[in-house]
Amino acid sequence: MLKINKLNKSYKNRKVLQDLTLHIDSGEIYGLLGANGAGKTTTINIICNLLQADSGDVKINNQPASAATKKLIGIAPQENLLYKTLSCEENLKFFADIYGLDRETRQKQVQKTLAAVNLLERAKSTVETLSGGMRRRLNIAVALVHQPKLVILDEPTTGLDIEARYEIWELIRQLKNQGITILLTTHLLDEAERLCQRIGILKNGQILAEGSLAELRNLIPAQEIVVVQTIQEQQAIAKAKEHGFTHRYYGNDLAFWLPEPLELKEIISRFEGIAIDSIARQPVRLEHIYMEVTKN
Ligand SMILES: Nc1ncnc2c1ncn2[C@@H]1O[C@H](COP(=O)(O)OP(=O)(O)OP(=O)(O)O)[C@@H](O)[C@H]1O
Repeated sequence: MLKINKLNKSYKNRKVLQDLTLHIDSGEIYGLLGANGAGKTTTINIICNLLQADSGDVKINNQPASAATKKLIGIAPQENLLYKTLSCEENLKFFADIYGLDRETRQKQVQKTLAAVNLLERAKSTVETLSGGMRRRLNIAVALVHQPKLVILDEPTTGLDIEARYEIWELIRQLKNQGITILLTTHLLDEAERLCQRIGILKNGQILAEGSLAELRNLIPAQEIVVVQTIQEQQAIAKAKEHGFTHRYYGNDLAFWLPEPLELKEIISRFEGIAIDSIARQPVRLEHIYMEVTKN
């Protein structure tokens, strides 16, 4: 559905995208992860033909990105595009017009899209009277109203409370079930873990790692992560090293990678002689992989 090959982009002398290559299959949710400034928005703008790359190419449904492919794409940008004094329905009509939908299709699509984002009951409410979560759902509706094949959701849940987030996640799953291909950018690793079939980790305009969560897990030779609280951190690290446990700090948490599955009592026995306050076991998560891949 989307093929990006060796994309390069610089602003003045600053390279923002470096040979960026990524492919998204039809019907999948692809998560593009990256810190602020990694190049996510630049990539999106090139896909949407709003910005020209210096070199490389982008194909959507086998067609080079151009004015003609714009209709295949729906974008919900980070900042809501909505007109506050217009109602939900009026906002959608406005964007449906921009996409050139005829009157009959527009009417049908506005109602269908409002239903899809669960805002049918608020069709006549102005945007300024909606909650943050509702506004974000309407912003996604704008991306859907012209029935695109590829939907780009740029940080769709940033700043929302957990219930509003759950609603958006459910909406994204429904879109996938309808066969829509989704490119999702996010800083939220748990969001990517929950929703995405494949994930690309972007840093300085390059994809450093890509794959399903299971494939990405293979990048760390750990079966499990163990977070240890102790006042004898250096002694614990030395002791763990004797047993082949690699250590890492995740924030202030001292953690060890277990190279093989172990019973709790076996883990405890590896730290014999160290004053341990607590041991918490965790599966290997995207957070651990992300930190490893982006650390240099
Ligand atoms: N018009 C511009 N002129 C100069 N530099 C720019 C321009 N747009 C973006 N940049 C720079 O390009 C780099 C990538 O920016 P981009 O917005 O693509 O990152 P991002 O991954 O989307 O970040 P964020 O998560 O903060 O939105 C940043 O260093 C940014 O400062």
